[in-house]
Amino acid sequence: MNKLSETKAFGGRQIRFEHESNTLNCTMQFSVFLPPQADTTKVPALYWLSGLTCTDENFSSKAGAQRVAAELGIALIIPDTSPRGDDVPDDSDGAYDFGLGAGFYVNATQQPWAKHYHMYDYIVQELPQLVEQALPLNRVRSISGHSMGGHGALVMALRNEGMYRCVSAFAPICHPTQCPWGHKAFSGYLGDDRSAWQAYDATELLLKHRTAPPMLVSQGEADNFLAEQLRPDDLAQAIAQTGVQATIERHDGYDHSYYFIASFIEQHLRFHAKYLK
Ligand SMILES: N[C@@H](CCC(=O)N[C@@H](CSC=O)C(=O)NCC(=O)O)C(=O)O
Repeated sequence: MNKLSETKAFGGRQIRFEHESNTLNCTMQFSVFLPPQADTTKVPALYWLSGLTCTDENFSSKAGAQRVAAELGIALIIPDTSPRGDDVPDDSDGAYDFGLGAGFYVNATQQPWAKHYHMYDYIVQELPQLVEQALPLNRVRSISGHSMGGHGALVMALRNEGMYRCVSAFAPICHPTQCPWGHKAFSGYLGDDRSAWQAYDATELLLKHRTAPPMLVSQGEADNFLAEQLRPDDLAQAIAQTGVQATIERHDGYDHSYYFIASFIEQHLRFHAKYLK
């Protein structure tokens, strides 16, 4: 992998890399924050999955996570949200909720998406292998994300027991098989057989597996996507039915933006730090 840029921040290093992805069949960029502790020892990593329309740079520049990550000695691994490049197909209408910037963290099985859109394998396999070989990381991991990325984080944690010490999410798409964003993405990437969709639905996975790593979900009450797309009550019901260790916090007045993430990222990082020790 090649380093594209490096900037000092809070005693640590904010770095952007580029690499050839065998999983996605394209060149990918991602960002990493290494806390100051990484200069002398291997550190744990929180993987952050961003939402629709984002690249790795939205979270790096808008969430304000670096100060507390530096204090806690946690590396931040921040991938892009879809494969990229001239060869990678996009939504034919250029819609923001499918195609480029909207990989939905699935392994596409339908054409023309299946050649590149394998974000699930990229996040669970290729990226950790790459960064853990090249960077001072101790292979202790957790995962978090926002909206589409919150859905991705919950799915990765629920499907890969033992891989992540804990999971958190901001305004995640909790029940994608039951909302318009999920219908569009899953029918496009996975086809019309709805049984294939279940493997990428946090609410359905929790009801099936009935186990989860420690989980924290934060949701703004003034989020314009709340009722139609996000459906946190469905996840809350599954949590109540299964009795897993999980908290869903509702915050009055907060919307879907990065101002919400910036307001609560410190709380999430401190939650992760408890389990990354
Ligand atoms: N119409 C909007 C919708 C895109 C949007 O709100 N994206 C969110 C994530 S939504 C769920 O995955 C986001 O994080 N945007 C980037 C940001 O920096 O705020 C639009 O096209 O902008």
